[in-house]
Amino acid sequence: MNERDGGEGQRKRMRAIWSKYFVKHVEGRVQQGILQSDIQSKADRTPVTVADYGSQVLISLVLKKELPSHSFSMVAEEDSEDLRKDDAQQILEHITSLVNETIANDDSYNMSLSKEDVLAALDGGKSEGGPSGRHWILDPIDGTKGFIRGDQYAVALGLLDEGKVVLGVLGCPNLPSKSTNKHNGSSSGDQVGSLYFATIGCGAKVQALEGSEPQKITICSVNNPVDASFFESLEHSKRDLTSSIAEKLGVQAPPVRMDSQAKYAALAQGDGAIYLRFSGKGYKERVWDHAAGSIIVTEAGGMVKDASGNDLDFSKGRYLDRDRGIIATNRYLMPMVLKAVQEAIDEEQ
Ligand SMILES: Nc1ncnc2c1ncn2[C@@H]1O[C@H](COP(=O)(O)O)[C@@H](OP(=O)(O)O)[C@H]1O
Ligand SMILES: [Mg+2]
Ligand SMILES: [Mg+2]
Ligand SMILES: [Mg+2]
Repeated sequence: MNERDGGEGQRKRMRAIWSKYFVKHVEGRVQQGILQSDIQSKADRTPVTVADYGSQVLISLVLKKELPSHSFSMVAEEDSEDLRKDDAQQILEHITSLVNETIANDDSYNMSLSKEDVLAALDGGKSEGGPSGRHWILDPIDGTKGFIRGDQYAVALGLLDEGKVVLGVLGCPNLPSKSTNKHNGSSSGDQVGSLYFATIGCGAKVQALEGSEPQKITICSVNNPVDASFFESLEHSKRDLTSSIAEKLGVQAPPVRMDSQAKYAALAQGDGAIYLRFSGKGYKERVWDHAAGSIIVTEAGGMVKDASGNDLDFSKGRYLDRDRGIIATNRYLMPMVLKAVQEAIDEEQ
C-alpha cells in the first residue's frame, strides 16, 4: 500500500481492525474452544477449521471495505467447495455465525452476512495470481495443525505487484514479540501476540496485537554457524536432511521446531539464525505459505533462497516455481548454508 491507498492513517486503521479480528475471532475464542466438529479434512487430507474459513471471509471483507477503489484479485488457500456439500450445512452455519458475531462485537462495520455471502466471499480467493497486476495472497490460518494443537500459527497476507511481493503482514497470536529463545537469554516480560509487517524498501516492523508503537526488527548478525540455531517445520520437514545440513555447518544448538510462518517472523526478529524448509519429494510449495514471511525476512535484512541459491518466484500462479527446498538466513551465513545444502543433497542421491 502506498500514499494512493490512504497513507499511514489508513494503514494504522487496518492494522487495528485486523489485530482485533485476529485476537477476538481467531485466537481468543476459536482456538481455545475448538471442537472436532469444527474441523474438516480436505481432499489432500490436510485439516481446515471454522477459523480458517472465518478468517478468510473477514480478511477479504476488510480489504474490500477499506480499499474500494482497488480491482480485487485474491489468491487464497480456502474455497467453498466442501462447504457446499449437504453434510457441511452445520459447519457453514457455525462459520456464518462466528463471522457475524465478530463483526457485531466491533464498531468498524455495520452488516450481517448470509451463508451465501460467506460462500461467495470464500470463492473470491480463487485468483491464479501471476506476473501482471496486483493480487492479494492470503493464508487465512497458516499452520492449521499447530492451531488445532494450541501451538503456533499465523494469519498471513501478502501483496503481489507485477510478480513481486511488495507487502507482507503476519499475525502471530501465540508468538512473543521478543526472543524467549533460551540460547539468547529469556525475557519473561515479553508480550505474546504479535503483528509483523513489511513494505518493500521500508524495512520490517512488529507491534503487539493488542496495540503498541511499531518497532523495527532486524535479523541476527551471527556469522559463525557454530553459534547459529535453526528453525524447521514441526510437521513437514525431512529431518534426516536438515540434520545433515546442520552437522556440516557445525551447528551446535538443537533444531527449533515450530508450525507456520511464525518461523519467518521469529527469524526476522533475531530469535534464531537459519530456517531450513525441505519437504518430501514431489510436494509443491504454495505461494501463500511464503509470500508474507519471505518479505518480512528480506526487509529485516535477511535473504530467502531456494536450494540452488535463486530468489523465490511468486509470479507463476498458485504454486511456487522453485528448486527443491527453501533457505532463509542472514547474508553472512547464506553462502555457507547453500554449500552445506548442496553437499547434503548430493550425498542423499
Ligand atoms: N506434505 C507437506 N509438505 C510440506 N508442506 C506441507 C505439506 N502438507 C501441507 N503443507 C503446508 O505446510 C503448511 C504449514 O507449514 P509448516 O509445515 O511450516 O507448519 C501448511 O499450511 P496450512 O496450515 O495453511 O495448510 C501446508 O500448506
Ligand atoms: Mg491448509
Ligand atoms: Mg499455510
Ligand atoms: Mg492455511
